[in-house]
Amino acid sequence: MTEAPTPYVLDADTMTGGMRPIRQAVLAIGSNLGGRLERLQSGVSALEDTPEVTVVAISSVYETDPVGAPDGSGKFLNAVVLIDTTLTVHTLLDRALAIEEAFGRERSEPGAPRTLDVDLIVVGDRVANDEHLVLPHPRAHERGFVLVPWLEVDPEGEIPGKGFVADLIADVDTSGVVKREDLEIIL
Ligand SMILES: Nc1ncnc2c1ncn2[C@@H]1O[C@H](COP(=O)(O)OP(=O)(O)OP(=O)(O)O)[C@@H](O)[C@H]1O
Ligand SMILES: Nc1nc2c(c(=O)[nH]1)N=C(CO)CN2
Repeated sequence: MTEAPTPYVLDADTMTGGMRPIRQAVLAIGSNLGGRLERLQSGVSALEDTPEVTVVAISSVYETDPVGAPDGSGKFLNAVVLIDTTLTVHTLLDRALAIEEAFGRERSEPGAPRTLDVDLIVVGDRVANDEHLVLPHPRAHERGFVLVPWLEVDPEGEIPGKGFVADLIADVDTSGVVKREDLEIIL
């Protein structure tokens, strides 16, 4: 008896000859606890140390009023990082969460202070909507602490379905987003 042939399923990687396509992703990082700049620096260094990730640009560091955080939360330091990556979106999320963990995230309730937060804002033109990942990030378009640093490093940035960063920013209160000229994240 002849055996049935093994099904051969074409997936995205097979169709690209086994090479995963490079995607450009926009990541937002923030910290409002402890050595805030050191946390952001450690996060970016850990991203760059990821073999499938190349850091393309890092924004200035912005000090920002907490948005939607409990009363008494301290100001955040925020920045946006542009990367090229061959990771799938869920693997990139896993990497972001692992970096948060590595730098000792201490969270008691949603919005509570955290040592390092790494959010995926957009990843190429990928759309996701499952229990682990929503892409584009569903609140990015209304957050000055994301849009201001993003515009700085990517003047043509766009949130698919929402619009260009340069246009979205006009409808957002950016008064609590202040560039810290004295601080810098380096590669
Ligand atoms: N685009 C995304 N980027 C990062 N995490 C996401 C994204 N979409 C969904 N998540 C999920 O959100 C979880 C983190 O939730 P958390 O309560 O820390 O949100 P937050 O960072 O405090 O708030 P916000 O989502 O408003 O930025 C992660 O475990 C992850 O599974
Ligand atoms: N200013 C500021 N506010 C926030 C931030 C943040 O990074 N910066 N992150 C939040 C949850 O991800 C909630 N609120």
